[in-house]
Amino acid sequence: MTQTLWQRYQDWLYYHNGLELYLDLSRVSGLTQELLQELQPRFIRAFQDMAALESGSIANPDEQRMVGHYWLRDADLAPTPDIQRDIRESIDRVEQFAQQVHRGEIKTSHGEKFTDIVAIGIGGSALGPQFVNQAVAPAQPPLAIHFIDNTDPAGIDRLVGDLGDRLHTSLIVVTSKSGGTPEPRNGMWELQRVFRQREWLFAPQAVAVTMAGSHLDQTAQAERWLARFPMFDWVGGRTSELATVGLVPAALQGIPIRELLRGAREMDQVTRIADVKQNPAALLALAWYATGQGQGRKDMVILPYKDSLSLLSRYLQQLVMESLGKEKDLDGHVVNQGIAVYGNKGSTDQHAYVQQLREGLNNFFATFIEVLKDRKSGDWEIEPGITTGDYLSVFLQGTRQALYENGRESITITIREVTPKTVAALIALYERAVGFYASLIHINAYHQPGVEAGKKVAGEILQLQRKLLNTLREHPHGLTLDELAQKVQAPAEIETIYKILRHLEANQRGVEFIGEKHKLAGLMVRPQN
Ligand SMILES: O=P(O)(O)OC[C@H]1O[C@](O)(CO)[C@@H](O)[C@@H]1O
Repeated sequence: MTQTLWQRYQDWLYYHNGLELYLDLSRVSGLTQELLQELQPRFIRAFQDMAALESGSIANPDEQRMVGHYWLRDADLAPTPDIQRDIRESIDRVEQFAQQVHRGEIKTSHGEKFTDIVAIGIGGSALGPQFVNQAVAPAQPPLAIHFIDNTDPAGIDRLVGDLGDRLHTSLIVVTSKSGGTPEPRNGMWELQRVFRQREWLFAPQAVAVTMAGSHLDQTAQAERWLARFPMFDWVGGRTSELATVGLVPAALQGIPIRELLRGAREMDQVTRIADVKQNPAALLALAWYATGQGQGRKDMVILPYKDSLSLLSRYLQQLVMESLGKEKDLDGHVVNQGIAVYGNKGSTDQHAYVQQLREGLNNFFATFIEVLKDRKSGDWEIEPGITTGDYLSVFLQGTRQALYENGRESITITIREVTPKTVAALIALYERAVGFYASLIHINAYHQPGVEAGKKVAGEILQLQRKLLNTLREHPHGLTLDELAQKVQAPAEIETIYKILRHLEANQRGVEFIGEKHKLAGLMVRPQN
């Protein structure tokens, strides 16, 4: 290593003493003192925006909402006494509920202790809990967690099959901020059906985590579910890991939730400092800006060298891409912003796609996540002077160096150990970095208008499917695709119609093709007998 690189390492290394966290930006070549100078006015603005957000301004103008996830870990900062009280009460209630479940004071309606959790949710209502579960759940948790994070019947059947009778001692935690998202609702209906078939009671085992008054909340109230926990309007789904969304499953698994909150709070304190060099989140945002020239030209490849952190990239995918992937800036100009995120874990990925990273398209920057502590105890040398963990450590160093030598940029975040505190600090670091970066590029990080478009089309296709099934029933001898499209008054939708029918036919759902399936021109369809 040359002397200048060593100097650059020292110049661009941030260290957080309490959290024992290092942020090394030395291998981001585009990162210079000049760039920092140039962006200084934008950073001043970003710090002001963040201060305004934290004091309760409408930081999400498109949805006219406050953005308050930072208050969750320091209730004193919340803008009104009511909000402060709501936060404290929600945390106390989560903790008490989990303790009562663990002690067996809250039991199933048939008098048994709860053994498992089936957590139903999607997006922000799943990714944080999944990441934290994998990172820091105890080896023998008081309750083991399982997830339904999709509307895939085969996935649900598999889980139900695997659980067997343990489903009868599972808490079913349905999490949906809006309380109206179809995927978790379907998961809930699927499980309710299983309970009905087995003549078990669902409500005494069910827990809702949702906004007060939502459809889910009303259902839970009407059906007298075991418990309801509030999600606050001012917490976005992708920043809800330290809200009830993440705290309920964490506490039930025996993860110390106060430690999670403490880790996030400690990180929040330093990411409030209005000086880029003293603020790790501002530094991270600056590095992202430097790699992609503020236009997201480079993808973010997340490479944690620790199995327990392998879901970090999936978690960050939503946090970064749903926040930054925006068509328009805050003034309504088309900007098509975003940063693509992917990754799994090192050194595993070295045997998958690192080849392309080193030699192929130079359209990314890597983020190495390094954990200094190799294992809890019982280390041994596989070769004289060398452990398995040494291999992991040098593979990280080797890949970082090999990438740099070939003009590929990287960031390295180092923590001492994977603990509830450091994991929450990482979450808080990225939450804030996303907020700063959004200010730098002048976009709203807190809405997701693009997600709605696909949902709307899906709803229209379901409508069309209902129409098709009704129309087909009236034509037992069959129709061509064209005729059917005419009958449902959707000739322009013929491809969609064909795909609906193909799916129904594959599942023996009352539809039969006449003719050769691949010859679409003459293909006829009729109701199945
Ligand atoms: O918790 P909810 O309201 O079910 O939403 C789940 C996810 O759906 C989205 O609204 C859009 O995909 C995410 O932002 C959110 O995390």
